[in-house]
Amino acid sequence: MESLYDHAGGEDGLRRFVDTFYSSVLADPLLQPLFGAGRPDHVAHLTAFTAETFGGPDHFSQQMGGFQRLIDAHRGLRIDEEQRQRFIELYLAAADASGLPGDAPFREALYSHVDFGTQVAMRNSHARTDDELHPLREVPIWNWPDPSDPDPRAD
Ligand code: HEM
Repeated sequence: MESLYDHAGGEDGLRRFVDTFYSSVLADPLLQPLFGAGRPDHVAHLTAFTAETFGGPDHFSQQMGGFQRLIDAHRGLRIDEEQRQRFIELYLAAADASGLPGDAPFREALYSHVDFGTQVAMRNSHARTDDELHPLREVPIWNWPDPSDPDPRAD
């Protein structure tokens, strides 16, 4: 079966999407204070993370510091639920604006991915000790929706 990565247009499709998303984040009054002026490597890192989670190359884990770097990036940010919801809203709007496929199975996978990911990031952003971190320690591989398996993560 085609991977979510290929369905999204591979590296080019995902980079276009993340570029659109990051511009909207940096222009958003609720999220911009967390991101400051922005970082030049954010688009490359978020593109690589998304590619890997959607079944593409594993450059994020192999060359960009992997999941530990993601934990470190969010720690101490103290993300609140309103900011989490705004992140999801801008993510889905960027999917429309950048022309990611609009079919229902793909959009369901995209939504479950960003809903789960923002919960992990929010929890890690409040962790005072390592014990309070979300237990996830590696990039999760996301599946197409399967009505017989409510967990979209690969086994
Ligand atoms: C809950 C909402 C979230 C907020 C407010 C948030 C905020 C941030 C901030 C402020 C940074 C560091 C600054 C920067 O790189 O520009 C960052 C880094 C990052 N975030 Fe998030 N984040 C959220 C959720 C997510 C999710 C769901 C993902 C993945 C699906 C993600 C992936 C990343 C990546 C890949 C980096 C770059 C780490 C690196 O430099 O290698 N974030 N995030």
